[in-house]
Amino acid sequence: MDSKIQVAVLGGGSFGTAIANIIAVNGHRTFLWMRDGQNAEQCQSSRENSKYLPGYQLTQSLQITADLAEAVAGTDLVFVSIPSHSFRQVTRQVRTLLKPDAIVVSTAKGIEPVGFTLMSQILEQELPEHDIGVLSGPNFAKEIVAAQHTGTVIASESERVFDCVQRTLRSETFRVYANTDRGGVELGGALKNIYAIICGMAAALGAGKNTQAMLLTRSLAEMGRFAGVMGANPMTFLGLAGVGDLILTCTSDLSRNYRVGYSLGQGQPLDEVVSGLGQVAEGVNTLRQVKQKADDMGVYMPLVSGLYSVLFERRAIADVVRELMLGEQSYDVEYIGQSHGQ
Ligand SMILES: NC(=O)C1=CN([C@@H]2O[C@H](COP(=O)(O)OP(=O)(O)OC[C@H]3O[C@@H](n4cnc5c(N)ncnc54)[C@H](OP(=O)(O)O)[C@@H]3O)[C@@H](O)[C@H]2O)C=CC1
Ligand SMILES: O=C(CO)COP(=O)(O)O
Repeated sequence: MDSKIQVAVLGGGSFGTAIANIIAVNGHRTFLWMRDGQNAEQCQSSRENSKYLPGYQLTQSLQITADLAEAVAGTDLVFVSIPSHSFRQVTRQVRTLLKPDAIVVSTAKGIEPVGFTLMSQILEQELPEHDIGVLSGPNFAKEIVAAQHTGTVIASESERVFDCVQRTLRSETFRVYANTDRGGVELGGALKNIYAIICGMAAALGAGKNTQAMLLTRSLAEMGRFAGVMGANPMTFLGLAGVGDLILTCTSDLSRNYRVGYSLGQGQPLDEVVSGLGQVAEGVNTLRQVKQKADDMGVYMPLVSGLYSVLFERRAIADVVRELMLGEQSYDVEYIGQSHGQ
């Protein structure tokens, strides 16, 4: 029953490295592909990804390569762990290299600007013949490689994908839940980055626990409202890929998006903060796309609008906060609403 398969992880950043390492530890033949040949050689010989996960020992059996064909040839399961800005380009590169029955899973938490395209929609477009899925949840790479107990979600329409991903990733420290609401799970991972920026900003400005609790709860309301209009199941936001990931990234400076917000709250300019990070913080671009989409669809998203006006319209944070606090007072849980809640 415990048959070993061949797995490739595309993207040698922090998450790709972490996920590849647990799969290799689980005994599957695992390739980690990174585009930079020198980096790949250095990681392969030193057993450490010193650029993205310094100080963490990678398991001996993990094979690290810059040769894409070598990484994916004969592979049963491929994780695409490339930031959203380059996700399509890399997916296209593997199209002719994959086995016809290979399963392909996105781990990226962003949105392509053109047509508001989710990463799994890119997989559908570029690899239409393959079964696909999305992996998302409260999953800091650094804690995964440190063997902290972690839960995640595999979202797909396919039982075959659930079965394969759950069997491959499951370990004493890593647990994988299934969800059929692919769009909801994927939107959860992308949207929470926006609110992590807001929460980081609030922390830098000295926000207390009352403020933090209100921000988290209203963020969840906004995410669920937006995703519901997009066709997702709002109940998905009660799961690990929704409220789980929101809590994680909105309360920890291990989150790059939270750190972006913190630096902005301290008064640093956006371009300096982003260029100084050295890693991807998807929330800045996601904010642009979600603001546009929410405006187009007429979805009320005061936190998104407020952050957008601070980041891109140079409005003062204090003015935006005052406006948010004095804005129209509405219902706590909108699914209960006026008629059912009293
Ligand atoms: N880190 C985390 O805890 C988690 C991250 N994620 C998500 O996973 C995705 C990847 O994030 P993460 O690993 O953290 O990102 P990092 O910033 O740590 O690394 C990005 C990686 O992508 C590579 N890359 C960028 N562009 C290209 C390209 N055109 N071709 C090939 N490789 C490319 C980079 O290579 P190079 O070094 O050569 O530039 C680098 O290896 C993001 O969407 C993120 O939101 C999801 C869960 C947790
Ligand atoms: O998505 C993440 C953890 O689940 C990582 O968040 P950041 O990209 O903000 O670091």
